[in-house]
Amino acid sequence: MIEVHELAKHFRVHRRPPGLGASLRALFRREHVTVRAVERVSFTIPTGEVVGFLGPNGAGKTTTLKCLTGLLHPTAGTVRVLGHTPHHREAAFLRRISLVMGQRNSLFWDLPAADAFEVNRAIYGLAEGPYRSALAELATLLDIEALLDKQVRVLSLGERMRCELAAALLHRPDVLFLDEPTLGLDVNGQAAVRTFLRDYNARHGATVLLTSHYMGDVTALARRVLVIDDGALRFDGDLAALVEAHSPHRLVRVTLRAAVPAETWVGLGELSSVDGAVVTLAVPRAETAAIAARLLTTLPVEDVAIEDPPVEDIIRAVFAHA
Ligand SMILES: Nc1ncnc2c1ncn2[C@@H]1O[C@H](COP(=O)(O)OP(=O)(O)OP(=O)(O)O)[C@@H](O)[C@H]1O
Repeated sequence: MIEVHELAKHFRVHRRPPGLGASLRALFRREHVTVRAVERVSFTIPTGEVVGFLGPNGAGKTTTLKCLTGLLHPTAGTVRVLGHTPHHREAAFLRRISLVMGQRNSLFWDLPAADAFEVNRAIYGLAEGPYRSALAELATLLDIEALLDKQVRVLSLGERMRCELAAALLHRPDVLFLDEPTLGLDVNGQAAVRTFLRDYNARHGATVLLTSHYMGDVTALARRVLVIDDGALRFDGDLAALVEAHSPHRLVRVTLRAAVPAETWVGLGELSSVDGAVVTLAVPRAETAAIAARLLTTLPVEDVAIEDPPVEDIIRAVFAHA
């Protein structure tokens, strides 16, 4: 159970004016500004629910996750996770949560993954039996058996991310915070992480709060989303309702084998981008299949992919309508 009430986090930062003279003067008279990263955010997540946490860059997602895991002390408001106050950082709390940040590396680079896991085992004081069974389960689910003896630094990004997830879950946390867990992964890597997270949630009933820029992650895993912008919570509810209401289009990305005249695209949707042989059309949601079929039968098409617009675009549409 996660309970957040009127959470605020402000940062006081030193303002550096442009120009050498102004910078020198600022050495003696420091000016500060307050960054309101999170402002009066409230929500509750019941045990076992998977919730997507969306918002544009700088919206306050990571700051919120840091407050929920106790890495930051809230400026105001209250946060309770599993009945604990996160910033007290009690051992009993830390043993039951995990924070995975896609852009951070928590494993020791020079160690083989198996040894890096042993470090986590020591940190969490896991007994041999539960550790072995958690490792065996995670190694199978994440398909990392063959990687365990390899040095972390030689792993590919996707392989390393799967090892990071294993390391973060060896102590079987009840609450999992994921900040961009599929960042930079290719399509297969993203799919592997999503499938794993879904299985893990189904097996252990873990509560999951997940941020991602890939709409696919969020649609695959979460029914409910929280949308934050400029530090404030703008939406808390059903993802499908949010997408339907604010993203009437899907993107059809066509890779051509040969050039086609520009007028080909007239009536097929809105031309969103042309990058060499790759053309992206924004088409009405309900007509996606029909238009993709028409493209395949009438044009020299090598490949067609259908996607939802990036989360950022949907979020922007949400705020354009607000
Ligand atoms: N330690 C800090 N000191 C000063 N300002 C900070 C600090 N951490 C975050 N901020 C500011 O707070 C705001 C929210 O940042 P945060 O990292 O939470 O956003 P985010 O939603 O996670 O963005 P992104 O999707 O780009 O990771 C930003 O304006 C950021 O510059």
